[in-house]
Amino acid sequence: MPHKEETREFTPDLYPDFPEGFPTVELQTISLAKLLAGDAAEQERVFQECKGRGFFYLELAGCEPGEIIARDSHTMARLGEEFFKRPFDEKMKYAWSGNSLLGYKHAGATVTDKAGTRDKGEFFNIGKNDMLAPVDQMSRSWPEHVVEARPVLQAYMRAAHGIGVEILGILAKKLGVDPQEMQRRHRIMELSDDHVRITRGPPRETEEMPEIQTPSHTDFGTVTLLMNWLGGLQVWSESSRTAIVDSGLPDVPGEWLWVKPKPGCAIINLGDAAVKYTNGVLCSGRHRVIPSPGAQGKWVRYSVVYFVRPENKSTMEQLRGKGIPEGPVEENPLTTSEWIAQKAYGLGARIPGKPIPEGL
Ligand SMILES: O=C(O)CCC(=O)C(=O)O
Ligand SMILES: [Fe+2]
Repeated sequence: MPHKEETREFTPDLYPDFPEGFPTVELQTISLAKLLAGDAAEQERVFQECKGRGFFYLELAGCEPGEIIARDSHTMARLGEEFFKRPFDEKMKYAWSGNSLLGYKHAGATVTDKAGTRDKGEFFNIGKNDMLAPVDQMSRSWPEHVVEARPVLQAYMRAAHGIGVEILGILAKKLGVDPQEMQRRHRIMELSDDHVRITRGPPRETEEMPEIQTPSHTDFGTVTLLMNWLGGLQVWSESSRTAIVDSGLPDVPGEWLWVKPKPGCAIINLGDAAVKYTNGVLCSGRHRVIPSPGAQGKWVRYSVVYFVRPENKSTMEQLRGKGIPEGPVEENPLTTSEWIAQKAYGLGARIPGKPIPEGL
């Protein structure tokens, strides 16, 4: 009997190129293999990009962690696909609850503007500590296919976390900060909000209307490693450097620029914790996701994100080093969990039914 063809949504071999004629951002391409080999010029480029826009391409070939990310990001997307195709009620058994970001976020869970327009993106967030813990010590239940995939998830999380910590170590050295201090805030086995997020966004509905899949935001954590295969990600042309609780909308004039996916590369961006740690020396770029323009927009869009976040119990006070302006000594610095809860509360204005503050 012929094998029944499975219908697949994640089909990167079939995607057309990103179309010409749209405003795109020029990001630098930095080689992970060179960074791991201690190449001083490449390390300097990382530093410059992180002080600048806070976004760059990371070329993955030629080293083991890079090759794990390049290869297994496809497996991650498939884990998401396998989940997203289930009936809504089934998916909602794994819905976000309480303060935890882990599990399923349905499309339309947030509002994207004052008129109350809902977002179009679905997320499935798989927690690092649950995947690294013994199977009987996970904090919540996970679909069977996710539990079965624990070995590949573990390898992916270790590779992505390791890349993030490598980048943070380079930045610490450049800033005259004790690299051990940066590492102490990011030990892999300690509890943190690190997770693999698989996102799914439906095709573009109209040519002119940008349906928002993920509204404008900056990431909360320290480093984000993103794999995507279709356009859709946009960065705000100007970035502010305030790690404040904000409404989630651009606070400096500018325009949205497309980020073209680059084969063989991850996209690295810094999050607000990196800004807070460095008193604004490093930059966390504002971004959002809408369907790609042109022919790419006809496809369902998947992305695979790994968020490196500080350990829950570590405190968020600024790091001290010759490259960081001295801020006031914080008497009772917030823990990461408290700080993230505060930021999430700011974005809580996006939850349907909650009043949207002025300015949003
Ligand atoms: O899907 C993408 O390209 C980016 C997703 C993102 O920014 C996020 O989940 O924080
Ligand atoms: Fe993001």
